[in-house]
Parts: sequence; structure tokens; C-alpha cells
Amino acid sequence: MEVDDFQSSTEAFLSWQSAIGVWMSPKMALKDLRSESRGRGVVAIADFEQDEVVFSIPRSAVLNIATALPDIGTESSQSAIRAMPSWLALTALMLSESLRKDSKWAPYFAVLPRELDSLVFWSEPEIKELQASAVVTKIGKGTAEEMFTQHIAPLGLDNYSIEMCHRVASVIMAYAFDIPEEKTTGTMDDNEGSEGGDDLVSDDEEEEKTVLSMVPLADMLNADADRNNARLCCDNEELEMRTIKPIAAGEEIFNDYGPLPRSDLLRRYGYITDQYAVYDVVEISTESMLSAFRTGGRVSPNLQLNSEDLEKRVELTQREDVYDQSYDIRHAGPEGPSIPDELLAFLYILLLDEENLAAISSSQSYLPSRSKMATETLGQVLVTLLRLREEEYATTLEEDEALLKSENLPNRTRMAIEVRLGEKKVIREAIQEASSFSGSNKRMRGGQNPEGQIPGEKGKRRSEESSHPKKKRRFG
Ligand SMILES: C[S@@+](CC[C@H](N)C(=O)[O-])C[C@H]1O[C@@H](n2cnc3c(N)ncnc32)[C@H](O)[C@@H]1O
Repeated sequence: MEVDDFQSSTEAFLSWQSAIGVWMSPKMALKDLRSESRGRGVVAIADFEQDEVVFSIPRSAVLNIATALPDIGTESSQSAIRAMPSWLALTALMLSESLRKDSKWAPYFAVLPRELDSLVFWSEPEIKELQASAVVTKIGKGTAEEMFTQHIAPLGLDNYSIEMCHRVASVIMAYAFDIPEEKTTGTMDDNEGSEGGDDLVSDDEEEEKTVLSMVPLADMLNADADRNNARLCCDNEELEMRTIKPIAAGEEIFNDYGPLPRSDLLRRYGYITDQYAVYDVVEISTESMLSAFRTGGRVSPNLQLNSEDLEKRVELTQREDVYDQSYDIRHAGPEGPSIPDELLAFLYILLLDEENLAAISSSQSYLPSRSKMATETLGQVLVTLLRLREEEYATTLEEDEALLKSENLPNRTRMAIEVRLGEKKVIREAIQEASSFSGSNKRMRGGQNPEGQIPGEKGKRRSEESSHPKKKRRFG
């Protein structure tokens, strides 16, 4: 789009917003931020105080099934759309609406991006640059295409194509909000959309009904984990973008997408920034850990297990509710350590000697506190497992750091390197944490002091010893 087109479509969009009842503070402006690679963004042109309204949007100016479906197609296509999962229904709705010559939403569609860098648009070689990042398994392109074919193709829309569906669905993923249905209360803190994830933050104890919606203007805010200074509030009949801290003239007004690792930021929104590095995550798959424990695997031979023993112990991890398909390793912070309690408990059960395993199996004793599970042996095994995980990436952390110094890297390659490098940093941090484990090995198979059973240690009362690990997982 030419500069003039960009400017004129921004102006047409803003006039249309006023015409459909959106109130905008004279202290805000919609700015061209392409020179900073952020498309359009909302900026303060005068000082805002905390909790001031930046703009307010009547519900009739929000695009969703309730506001737009009655105007399109036949009754049967309307009921077909209603029956679809919310992200697919909104995709069908936007495709249908964009075919209408007199569409009320045309000035809005004109400012939505034609292309994004979300992972669904990456070529195979580009995806390969993400190496062993678990995000590669979460792109869901094939599944989305099956759904387009199954649900949207039968509507017979003139503009239907798989590529078009991806374009619209990706805009929804990056731009849509789940908003509470009218007459309920709540506060939005990020735009989350297409995967049925209702990331609504609300004071209300009751479960709220939300509707996936495109909220023009609210979706013109860019996001920043550190500089988040505004939030979409749905407490009143109109939706209001309110400041959550004072904003000085000249500052950009930012939303937040929540604690997303950069891999997910890339998958959903097609960009990354350093501010989200703190949320980077590495998944370690349970299957890969179990194969390291199998006879001939990579943990030390005296800790390997035959299939029967392994199965028995895995069943116990399931009974103790510490079994997962994979475990998230992250940067240590106020939320907790790098290595989650569930992973410690899982490995602890695989490493327990027969006597203590039998005691837990028969509920004579319980999983101990984290510090007791963090034994030296477990730490060493974890270091081995983490090194194996690191080896799954085709390059090392140091090689990635060197690569990032090269100029003229294509943008997608650079973003992929940053994501995989961030994950390797998480692994290194977890290796450090595991190396510091110093709990006694007395209950471990192959422990250094297997004879050192303390009298009366077995069968302690729950109140003295148990600190059953709690699920702390934060990401889907
Ligand atoms: C909700 S829209 C924000 C408005 C968008 N800038 C526009 O011009 O339409 C989300 C998209 O904006 C871009 N974006 C948001 N925050 C960003 C940031 N901090 N840096 C770069 N791009 C950002 C990404 O392309 C993302 O998919």
C-alpha cells in the first residue's frame, strides 16, 4: 500500500468510527508506525491520567456473530455458521461480510493487514529454522485446513480459498478479543482469539459467557509486556479502553498479550520482542525422558529400568497426578523455579529405591517436599536429560549468538534464531538449577548411601512430610 493509501485509509477508518458512535479522546491519535515495524498504533498526543478513557465503543460497533450475522447469507448459512467453533464462525462471517458491496465494515477491513508473519505462513525451510522448538508441533495448519474444507467450503462463498481462510483466521488470531456478553462485567487484558482460549480476566467468580469479536480501534493497539499502560474494560454497556497508569504525551498506548513465550508470540502474532523473553519456555517430552531410562538408554546404566518396572513407576506417577505428556521448563522468577515440581516428582518416582517406592505405592508414605525430592542423583539425571534436549537443536547456543551478529538475516530467520536461542538459554539455566540439587540420595536407586535408612523415616504422617506438588502450569 502506498503511503497516501495508508494515510487515507486511516482517516477513512477514523471518520467511520465516529460515524458509528465510537468516542475518541482528543488526546489520542492513530499513528503510522511502519518505520518502527509496528504498522499502525495508538499514541497519546497529550497527557493521560491513570484510569482515563482513551476511547469507548458501543457494542453495535463490534463485529461478531450477534452484530453481523443477521445481515448476511441465507437462514441455512447463518445456522451453519452459528454451529461452527467460534474462530471458524468469525472467519466465515468476515469472508461473507467482505463480499458485500455495501458492507458497513468496509473501512475497517481496509485497515486490516493483508499479510502477517504468523507461523502458519512460514515455508518449510523457514519453519526448520525453529529447530527443536515445540512450537513447530503447534502451528496446526493441516487441522485448520481440514476445518476450512469441512465447514467453510460448503457455504459456497465466491472468495473462498484455503489461502483466504488462513489470512482471515490469522487476523482473527492476532486481533480478536473474547468479550463478555452484554450485561455481564469483566476486564479484558489481552487479545486472545482463535483457539477457543477464553483468556478473560474477571473479578467475577461466576463463569462468564464470552463472544469472540473483532473490536475495531481496540485492536489498533500494539502490545508490550513491560510498557502495558491500557486495558479494554467491559464493565459498562460500552467497551472502554482505559489507561492503567499515567501516559505522557508522545508515548504509545500499549495492550498486553499476557505471559506468552516468544515462540507463541511468533505463532499467534507473527512478531517477537525482547520484553517477552522472560516468558520463554522449553518443553521436555515425557516419552524422550522414558526412552533415556529404558535399558540401553542415556541415563547411567545402574539407573536404567526394564519395561515392566518402568510401566509400574509411570502408573504411580499417574496416580500421584504428576504425570504429563511433557513438562514446561522456564526462567526462574517470582512464579517459581525453572524446573517444575511435577517434573521433579515424576523423576523422583522413577529413581526411588524399591523399598521407598513400595511405601508410596501402598500409601504408607507420601511424596516429600521439593527440597527432599531434589536429590543429587535426580539432579544429575536431569542434567543428562536436559543436555539431550539441548542436543535436539541443530545448532548450539553459542553458534546462534554468533549467527545473530550477521547482517542481512531475513526477518523470519532472525526471529526463529532468537526463539530457539531463548529456549537454549532456558535449558542452560535449568541445567544450572539441576546441578545445584544436593538432597540426600538415601532413597534413590543406586544412591550413594543406600544403607543410610533413618529409623522411623518410613511411613511418616502426612502432616510432617507431605507437600504434594500443585499444578502450576500457566500455558496451554
Ligand atoms: C492487534 S494488532 C495491532 C495493530 C497493528 N499494528 C496494525 O497496524 O494493524 C496486532 C499486530 O500488531 C503487530 N504488533 C503488535 N505489537 C507489536 C510490537 N510491540 N512490535 C511489533 N509489532 C507489533 C503484530 O503484527 C501483531 O500481529
